[in-house]
Amino acid sequence: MSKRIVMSSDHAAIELRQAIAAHITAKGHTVEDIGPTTPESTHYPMHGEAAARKVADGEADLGIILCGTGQGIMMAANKVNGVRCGVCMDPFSARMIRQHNDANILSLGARVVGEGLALDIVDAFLEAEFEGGRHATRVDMIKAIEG
Ligand SMILES: O=C[C@H](O)[C@H](O)[C@H](O)COP(=O)(O)O
Repeated sequence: MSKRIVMSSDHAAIELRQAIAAHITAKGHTVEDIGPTTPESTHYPMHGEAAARKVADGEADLGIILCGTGQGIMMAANKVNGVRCGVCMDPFSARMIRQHNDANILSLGARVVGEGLALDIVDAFLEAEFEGGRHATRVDMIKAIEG
């Protein structure tokens, strides 16, 4: 099913972000790529927050964010209420964070995974759906922790 995907990164992941945007656009998804587009050093928290707010506000169904490791931008995104973001380095984890954790943002490390693996991870994330049931109970417990 076609989804609205917001994307952002820091300077470490511009090329991979753009490759992923092209890949998922070709698959029929609508991509809002909020940059940055120039290679100057920048700061991942603001880019993670910007994408996370669009997901939390319902402007996007899902997000894909990137930095060098995927870790810092994930930490920033997870500070936004309503966001559940995980770093994935393999397709299995990417599928499971949708099916079990109802993750709404995927984070990737452009200095960790190559383009081929990254595209497989993205496909797994976008093709999976939340299973609900016992997992909904647990996700509700995560939501209850939010301030
Ligand atoms: O979690 C942080 C990310 O991996 C950043 O992409 C990284 O810290 C940026 O490092 P640098 O400023 O040395 O390019």
